Amino acid sequence: MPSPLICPSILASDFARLGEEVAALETAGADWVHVDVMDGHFVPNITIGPDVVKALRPHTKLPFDVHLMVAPVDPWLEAYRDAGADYLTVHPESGPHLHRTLGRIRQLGLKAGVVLNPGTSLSVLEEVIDLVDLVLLMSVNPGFGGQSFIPSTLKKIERARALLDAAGSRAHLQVDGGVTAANAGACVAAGADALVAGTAVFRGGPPAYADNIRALKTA
Ligand SMILES: O=C(CO)[C@@H](O)[C@H](O)COP(=O)(O)O
Ligand SMILES: [Fe+2]
Repeated sequence: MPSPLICPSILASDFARLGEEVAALETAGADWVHVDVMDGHFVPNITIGPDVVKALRPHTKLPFDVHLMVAPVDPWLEAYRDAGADYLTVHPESGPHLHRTLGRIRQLGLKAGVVLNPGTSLSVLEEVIDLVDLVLLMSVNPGFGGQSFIPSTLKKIERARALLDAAGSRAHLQVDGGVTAANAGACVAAGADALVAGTAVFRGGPPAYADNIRALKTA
C-alpha cells in the first residue's frame, strides 16, 4: 500500500507559537498543513481567518490545505487565495451553489475540494466529481478536534474510492477527524490517500512530531 499524505491539523497545535509549529511540521515530514477555519456559525467554534494564514505563509513551503467551515463561504475565497492557500475545501451546506463555488476556486488558480459531513450523502460528489481536486470525508462532525473516529466512515471511503475510480478522477481522497495510528491503515486500505490528523500528530509536543507522523504513514 502506498503511504498516505499526512496533513496535520494545526487546530491541535500551540496557537501561541503557530509560526514555529508549521515550521516544525515541515521538518518532521508532514506533507500538507491542514488549516481549520471555523466561524462560530456554520460550526460551533471559532478559529482563525485569512490574516493568520497570511502570517503563517513565510514559515513553511508546505501546501496549505484550508478547510473552510464558514457560511456563506463565497465571499471568503479570494481572501484565502491572497493569503497563500493552495487547496480550498468547502462544504455543500456552506453556500447555495456548490458547482459555482468549486468553479470559482479553480478560477482563482487554486485546487478545489469538497467536504462531506458524516450525514451528507456521497451523491453530492457524483454531481461535482469533475470539478474537484480533493474529496474530504469527515469522520467526525465538524467543529472540534479530539473527537472519536466514526467507524462507518470506512465504508464511505470505499464507496467514494469506487466513484472516483469509475470517473477516472485523480482527486485526492482525504479523511478528517479522529484519525490515529490505530485506524489510519484501515482508512488507506479503504482507499484514502491523504489523512488529516490533529491530536495524533501534536501529542507529545515538537520532539514527538516526526515519530507521530511516521506512525501514521506506516500504520
Ligand atoms: O475539521 C476538523 C474538525 O472540524 C478536523 O480537522 C480536526 O481538527 C481534526 O482533529 P483531530 O480529530 O485529529 O484531533
Ligand atoms: Fe478539518
